[in-house]
Amino acid sequence: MSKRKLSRQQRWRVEKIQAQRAERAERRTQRDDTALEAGDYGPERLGRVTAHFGRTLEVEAEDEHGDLQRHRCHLRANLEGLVTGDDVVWRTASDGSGVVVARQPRRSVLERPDARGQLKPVAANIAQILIVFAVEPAPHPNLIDRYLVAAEATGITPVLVLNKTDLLPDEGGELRTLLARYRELGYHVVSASTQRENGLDALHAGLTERTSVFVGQSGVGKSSLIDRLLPDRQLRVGALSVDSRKGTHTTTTATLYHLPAGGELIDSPGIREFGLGHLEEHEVARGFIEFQPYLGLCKFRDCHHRQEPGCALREAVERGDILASRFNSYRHIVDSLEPDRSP
Ligand SMILES: Nc1nc2c(ncn2[C@@H]2O[C@H](COP(=O)(O)OP(=O)(O)OP(=O)(O)O)[C@@H](O)[C@H]2O)c(=O)[nH]1
Ligand SMILES: [Zn+2]
Repeated sequence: MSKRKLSRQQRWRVEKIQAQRAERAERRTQRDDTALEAGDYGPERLGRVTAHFGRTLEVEAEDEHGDLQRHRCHLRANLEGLVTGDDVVWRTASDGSGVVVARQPRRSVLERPDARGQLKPVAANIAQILIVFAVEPAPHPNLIDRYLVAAEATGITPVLVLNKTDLLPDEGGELRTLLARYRELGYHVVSASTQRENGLDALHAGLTERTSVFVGQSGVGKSSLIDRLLPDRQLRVGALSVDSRKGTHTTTTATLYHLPAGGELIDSPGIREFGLGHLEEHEVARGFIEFQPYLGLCKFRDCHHRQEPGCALREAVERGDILASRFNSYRHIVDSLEPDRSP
């Protein structure tokens, strides 16, 4: 069935509501700016964005006792594009609310294409991307490489997490060989099981003192891992899903959580799907880290590493310096790229 057209009356009401909303936001901003100029706000403080709802942010900062408190904050008119994880400068009003006045430089940013294909930041200041895969559903080697390429393109350190090791046959088989290969390339590989008593110890140890995100294919156990790592989160998830029924988009925005043993986790459905978006051909080659020393050494500057004579990459494969399986995986990913549609 085609989408029902709004009557003129309904359209007028929608426009009126939108106009009123914009006006309220504008008035709020003006009030904030006037108050700032009049000095009605407290001194500048440092904080970190822990959640984001439209033009309202949740900002976390230490109080005078060194305890972390979260504050609802508005944005100054000239500040756009703040995301969860951003370090900000903000000021409090006497009612405990606040206004964010500046953003600190970012150490890293995770971006995703929006509906129109424009890259938009979704989270900032992340130290590591945990790529989760599992004994079941078994990972396709190309899939792990694809995630690694996407992670390398962000400059954020990827870590491979093999979950459901309780299902691993004693000898380990192909999966152990696969993991050994990634370790040799220099990647950090951690095993986990949400079904075992001490199944998350190694993972826990790698999460303290930094901010992480979990990504990975459906069914590998990301929710189960996060639920085990954050026992208190269940309540929050319930609260958020009530909001989502009312039509707000709270569940899709990234939220920052503190892990009981230290370290932070930023999570949202959008972040979990990271790595499955668009990649550029040059990003793919750079994302295979062992290829990097050879890039730029091919006879032809625009070498696509296919049939060209004097291809440094293919020569490295022939010498055995690059694994044929990784080179084939690279080929496979490049061949699957969407053609560039830009004019
Ligand atoms: N045997 C075993 N099963 C697990 C483990 N962790 C999770 N599972 C099971 O795997 C299934 C999928 O787990 P989820 O946590 O929903 O996976 P997910 O990655 O969040 O999946 P999406 O929400 O679809 O992205 C569930 O039936 C879990 O009970 C594990 O360590 N061992
Ligand atoms: Zn080449």
